[in-house]
Amino acid sequence: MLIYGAGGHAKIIISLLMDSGASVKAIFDDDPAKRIFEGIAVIGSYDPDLHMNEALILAIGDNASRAQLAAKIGHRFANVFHHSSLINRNAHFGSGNVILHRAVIQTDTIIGNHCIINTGAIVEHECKISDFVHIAPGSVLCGNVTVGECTLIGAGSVVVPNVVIGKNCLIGAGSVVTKNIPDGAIIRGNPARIIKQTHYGKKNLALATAYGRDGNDLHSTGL
Ligand SMILES: CC(=O)SCCNC(=O)CCNC(=O)[C@H](O)C(C)(C)COP(=O)(O)OP(=O)(O)OC[C@H]1O[C@@H](n2cnc3c(N)ncnc32)[C@H](O)[C@@H]1OP(=O)(O)O
Repeated sequence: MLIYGAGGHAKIIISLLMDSGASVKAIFDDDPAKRIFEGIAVIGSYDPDLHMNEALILAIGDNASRAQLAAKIGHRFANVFHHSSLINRNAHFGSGNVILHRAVIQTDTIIGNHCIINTGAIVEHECKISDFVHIAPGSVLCGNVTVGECTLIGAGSVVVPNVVIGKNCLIGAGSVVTKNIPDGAIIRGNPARIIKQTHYGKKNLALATAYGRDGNDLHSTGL
């Protein structure tokens, strides 16, 4: 397995892989100062010709960064599941997803590509989770919830049944989401209210990677 990223999220994925007996051949990271990470060689920026037969996982917590990088990767992507996760046999996955400790994914749920279903998160029946979504630790998505591309469901949040959350949204930690949420909204609270409406929801996914630029500082909002 190849890992892209050498931060906190990568640490969790590497320990998961090692605990399950998988070997990590190399780590890519764009920071030239990183040489060794978790005892494994960091070999610099992405090289499509290296270990071409290995699968790669984008081990980066930031959704927009994963979206930006995914388009540049030539390796095939793997799904990574912790052995304690409970995955219904009728759940469906794309590739590049990371399902962490004690996460639960229920029947007829569809998970796209490069999503993170973090520690102890519950995704109930018939949910539809688009690409590059992060369901943070301890969150609960009730039945038939839809989550759009690149949205973060903050830690410990609850989304009630049948709600549709747009793309590029940021759901604050501990939110209780009771109504549909438009693209690009930042919300928090119980019941959750919009605290900021960004313009990113109106742009395509590539432009969504501009998070953090032109004065719209999503990186400083607790991510
Ligand atoms: C493994 C992992 O770690 S996965 C991590 C996943 N990440 C998360 O779950 C974090 C999600 N992000 C958040 O919850 C953020 O706090 C946000 C986006 C809701 C708000 O960020 P900011 O706009 O930067 O808020 P800021 O920190 O400036 O706080 C502004 C006010 O909102 C309050 N506030 C911040 N976050 C929340 C929240 N989730 N719910 C309720 N109130 C909040 C602050 O206490 C502060 O209140 P005050 O004005 O009375 O002092």
